[in-house]
Amino acid sequence: MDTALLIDTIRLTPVLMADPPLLNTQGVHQPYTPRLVVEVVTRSGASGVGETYGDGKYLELARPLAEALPGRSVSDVNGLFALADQVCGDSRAADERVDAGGLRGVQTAAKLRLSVVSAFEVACLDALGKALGLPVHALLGGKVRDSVEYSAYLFHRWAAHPEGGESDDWGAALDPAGVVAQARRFEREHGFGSFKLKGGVFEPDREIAAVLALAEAFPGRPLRLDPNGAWSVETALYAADRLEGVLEYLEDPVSGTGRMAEVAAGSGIPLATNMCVTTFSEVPEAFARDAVRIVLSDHHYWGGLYRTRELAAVCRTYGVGLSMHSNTHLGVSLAAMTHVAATVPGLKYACDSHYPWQAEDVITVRHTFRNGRLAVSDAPGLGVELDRDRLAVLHRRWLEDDGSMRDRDDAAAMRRAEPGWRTPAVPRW
Ligand SMILES: O=C([O-])C(=O)C[C@H](O)[C@@H](O)C(=O)[O-]
Ligand SMILES: [Mg+2]
Repeated sequence: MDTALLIDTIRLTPVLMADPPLLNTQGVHQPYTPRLVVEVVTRSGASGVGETYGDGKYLELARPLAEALPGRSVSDVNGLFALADQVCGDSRAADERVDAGGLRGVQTAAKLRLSVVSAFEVACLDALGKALGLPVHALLGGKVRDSVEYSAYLFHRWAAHPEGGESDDWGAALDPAGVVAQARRFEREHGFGSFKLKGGVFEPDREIAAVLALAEAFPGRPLRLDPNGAWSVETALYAADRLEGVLEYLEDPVSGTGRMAEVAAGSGIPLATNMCVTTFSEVPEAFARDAVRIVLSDHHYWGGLYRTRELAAVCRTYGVGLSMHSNTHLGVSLAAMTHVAATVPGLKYACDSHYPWQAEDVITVRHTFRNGRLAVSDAPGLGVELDRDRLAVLHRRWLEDDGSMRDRDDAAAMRRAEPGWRTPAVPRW
């Protein structure tokens, strides 16, 4: 065995990264969001980095996995899954119900483990790529495109957090004109050609009006609306009727595969999801019932980059499209998404990314979108380098936090502005 590839050291660094006051159906983003940065270093000194969700329930699983890994090879990515099953145990958070945050789909023990494994998998591939002098996309079989298209991720938002947080110059966007102004700036600064609006925040007619305003401002451009499951079937069918021919797809208008299937059967608009299909076990029912036309993969939920390619093969087999979901993330995960997206044949929908909202990062050179696309790196590994000073700053923020930001809770953040706020029951409209 080549001992050079054996893992010598693992470092777990939880961080809090600044996040603007973006609104969704649960509430509003906290001023700071937790992420976990995972580093592996091999005996020969090759290092790799990965990233995943950083709430306590993920950290709790990452620690035993980190302890068990030294001595194993960074090339043994398949072995990570069995090892995680063996050492991580079931998180106390796993309850087989929808994630407490409500926006990440089911929260099973297996999915929580996979979300943790994904960061270790990416870190191992980064280190392996550096050791072999190969980019991560080559370890996945090779890129089939040189750049990956992303869409602008538009949010209704406040100008500032009610308490604390970093400031920015975006201002508020609380009506169709504000949404269009935001989209124009995204286009100007990053060249995005397609636009997704986060919905489920205001009454459906107000959000439909925002989409129609976008269609008028950007004729012919792909548009999406994502109410995160907040609507009833009736409301979704009404919106689908108003937006047929305007939307490229409607994302999670309702909660659950059954309701998605009803909406799909009653409207001509393709439905996409990152909520009712987030694990392989949810695929058969959703595909058999024609509930979704596009699956938005999040490589964290699905267990990493190889598993994302497996999902892509399943989707291809059933004629279902694949694109990528995003949550608040750093540049490490954006690099990982870009590598895997570069290897997936027939990726015809622009991927989501929150990255333009993230002013803070832990890599030395920020990613730059050109014409809404990211170039696929051919440098060894992921092609990013950790900025240790920035990592230390964001980690210090996590250490100094009183615990209120360490678990993302958009409803709790909303209560700072509206003390009586409760996570809305679904369907909300
Ligand atoms: O497409 C999605 O559903 C998301 O990106 C989920 C996120 O949590 C989003 O709603 C957000 O960041 O507020
Ligand atoms: Mg979504």
